[in-house]
Amino acid sequence: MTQTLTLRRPDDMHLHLRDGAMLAAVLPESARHFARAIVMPNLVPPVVTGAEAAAYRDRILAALPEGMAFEPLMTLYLTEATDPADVAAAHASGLVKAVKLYPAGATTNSASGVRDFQKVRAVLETMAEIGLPLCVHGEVTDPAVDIFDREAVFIDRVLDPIRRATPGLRVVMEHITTEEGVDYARAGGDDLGATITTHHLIINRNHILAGGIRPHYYCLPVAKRERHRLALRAAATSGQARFFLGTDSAPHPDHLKEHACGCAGCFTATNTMPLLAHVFEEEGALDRLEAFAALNGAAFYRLPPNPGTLTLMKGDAAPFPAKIETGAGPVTVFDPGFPVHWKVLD
Ligand SMILES: NC(=O)N[C@@H](CC(=O)O)C(=O)O
Ligand SMILES: [Zn+2]
Ligand SMILES: [Zn+2]
Repeated sequence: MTQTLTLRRPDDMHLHLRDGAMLAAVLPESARHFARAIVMPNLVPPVVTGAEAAAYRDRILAALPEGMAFEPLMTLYLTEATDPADVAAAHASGLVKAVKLYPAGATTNSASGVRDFQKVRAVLETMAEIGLPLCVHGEVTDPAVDIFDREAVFIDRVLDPIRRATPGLRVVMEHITTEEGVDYARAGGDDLGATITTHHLIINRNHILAGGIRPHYYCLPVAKRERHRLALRAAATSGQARFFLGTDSAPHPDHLKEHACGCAGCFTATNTMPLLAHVFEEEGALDRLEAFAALNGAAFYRLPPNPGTLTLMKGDAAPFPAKIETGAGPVTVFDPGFPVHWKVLD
């Protein structure tokens, strides 16, 4: 039996497009299904200034294949030296939609991130005044804190104090992975949003470690216990405006994932929409997929929903490529470990 589902064209509110050969290879994978994406600034070196964001945006648009439409929503990488006036100008011109906070050392390419939060107070105050959202990688970097607790501890030690000290600051808790994250987001007001990835709706920590170590399931924040995955599923499928899709699709070439010290990141741009249809169907919430993937994120960023639509069809198992080729080496596409019967119609 076939079934179809049509929704507004979705947006990916947390995406790593990288640069150069990798950008050229992964951009079409997102542009095929998504109209817009919040593009992460953790390049090497990072995208810190408005001028750097403008140049990166031009490189993205230059890499877009003929005939494809895609709008990159640019972000700035917050450093202790970020100039509030530059941030305000980049926002006023319409170029920049968010500023990204990486605690120094928390994740891939975060060495230039923030160590001393006092040093970014002036930027945060400017952002609160102008309504520019702060996207937060919410993990503490204290080596004494267990990696599975780093998100929950970050909420108590860092996020909540920042929000209390900066009334009006709009915050997106990026890629939440815990029940504590879900609860904190739910309790916040309209100034608080939270992105949820595709893979955290599908895997728990056993998928990474049971029966052999699976580097392609390793990402940050690391997947947690099953009860956390279930809390994320409940949040994503709730339809609540607070929760929206940010795939965190984060390509790394296979030789750096399958490595003695493998990189963090799951590449999900290629098959996110079929996987989400599968998950939402399992949860009896197919009618809420549009809110999660196409409406709630746009509303948080004060953007109109996309005019176009995307249609998914359920039928025979629809395989997707195991890898995509890139000029930087092959990149493995996230494997959910079950057959997927949904596909996106062209
Ligand atoms: N999520 C990841 O595991 N990796 C991201 C960085 C990030 O979003 O933390 C990357 O850039 O590779
Ligand atoms: Zn992150
Ligand atoms: Zn990310």
